[in-house]
Amino acid sequence: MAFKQGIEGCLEQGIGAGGLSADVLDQYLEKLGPRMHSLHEAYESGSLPILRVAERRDDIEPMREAFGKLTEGAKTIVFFGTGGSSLGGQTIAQLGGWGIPGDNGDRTGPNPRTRFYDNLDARTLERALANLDLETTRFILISKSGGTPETLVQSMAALQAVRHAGLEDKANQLFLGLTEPAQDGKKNGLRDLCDAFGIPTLPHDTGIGGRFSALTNTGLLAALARGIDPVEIREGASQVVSALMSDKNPTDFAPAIGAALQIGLAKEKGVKATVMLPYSDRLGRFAAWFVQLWGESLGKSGEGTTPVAAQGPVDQHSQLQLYLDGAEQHLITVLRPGGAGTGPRIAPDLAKTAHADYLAGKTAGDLVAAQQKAIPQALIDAGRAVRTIDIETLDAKALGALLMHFVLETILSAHLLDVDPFDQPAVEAGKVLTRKYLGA
Ligand SMILES: O=P(O)(O)OC[C@H]1O[C@H](O)[C@H](O)[C@@H](O)[C@@H]1O
Repeated sequence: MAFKQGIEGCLEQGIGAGGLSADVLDQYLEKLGPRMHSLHEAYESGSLPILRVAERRDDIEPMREAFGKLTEGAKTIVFFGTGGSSLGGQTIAQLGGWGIPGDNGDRTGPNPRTRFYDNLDARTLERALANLDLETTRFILISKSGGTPETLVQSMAALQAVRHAGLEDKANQLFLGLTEPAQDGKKNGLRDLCDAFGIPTLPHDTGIGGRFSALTNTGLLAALARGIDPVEIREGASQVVSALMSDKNPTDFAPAIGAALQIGLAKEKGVKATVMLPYSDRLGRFAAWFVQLWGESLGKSGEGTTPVAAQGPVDQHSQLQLYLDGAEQHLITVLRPGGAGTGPRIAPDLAKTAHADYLAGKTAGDLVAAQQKAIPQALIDAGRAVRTIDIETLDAKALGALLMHFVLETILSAHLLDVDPFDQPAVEAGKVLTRKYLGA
């Protein structure tokens, strides 16, 4: 496995009264037995496509082909889409340096820029469309339902901009859509829009909801945009599915242990928030992706815990005080990619001048690696719940495995809360009112 989960800091023996006793943890794990069994069955029968997505290869070539064609001569690739139609892509793109100032990933030579506009802001959209060179910009429009108004507004505004630039005839070369295939009796605005302009579309898997779709073409197009091999991401995810299928007991399966800890701590110890704290710029959006996955999948029927996206070490300087000394209601998951010995090495004379002798001859990675050890230990010393995930090498495989781990941890947690992880019924209320206020 690409990483190792450490749970000492969640147990009574590690942190005292704030942790779960071994017996209580076992009780929660036992409750997961039937769900593990049903997941095995769902894998065998193919009834839960998310369990089979990692081994799919048939969709890679069509995706590569559509992407290759789209991006010929492109200088900028714009992704429109929101929630699950963006966060998985952002997470994968960030592994390839997107969203990190000065990092172009491992790609060489001139590559198109990548931009994700997942938040609709009138001013941003107006300025972006005014400033983009529309001849060398390509737009990827992603919406599973094809009816999300933010994405429709972005898509229509971009089409209008292209029209005003006299490029309407080329719309089928400048745009690519990704949405559900046409289904009888189901309206899909994005699909109809694409069809009207002859814009090619890739199919969104109908059996995989947006927040679970990072490992489908929805997320993997972003891998192509950043020169990351989508197959490697899936290979990493496959390792977790293989573990699910070979581990008969929840006690041996890391996502089951994670779910038992999360929900056990919530129910028994009042842990109301779960904080994702990766020590890497390349995992910043992973934490944001996790927030949607956890929040929308579990926050229903009065259940769920609040997901928080954090990042190390920067948030040691903003959030850590709360976690170490505030209300005892957080579980901190520290993602540790290591990094000792990497990055700039500090000359001893400068360290001396800066009154930081302890940094003399050390690298930037040495400092961050020491922090990755120190903060979990400080949390343990304070009796606060902390889990560590040690990542051997932060690469496409490891990211694929992390994505699948947390998908399964979430699905298993839903079982412990007795909620359906795959719907988000409450979100509808806001959409209905929005339409009403627009006079619909
Ligand atoms: O992919 P789409 O259909 O455009 O949906 C995008 C997002 O919007 C919705 O409001 C849901 O709450 C999210 O779960 C979903 O990921």
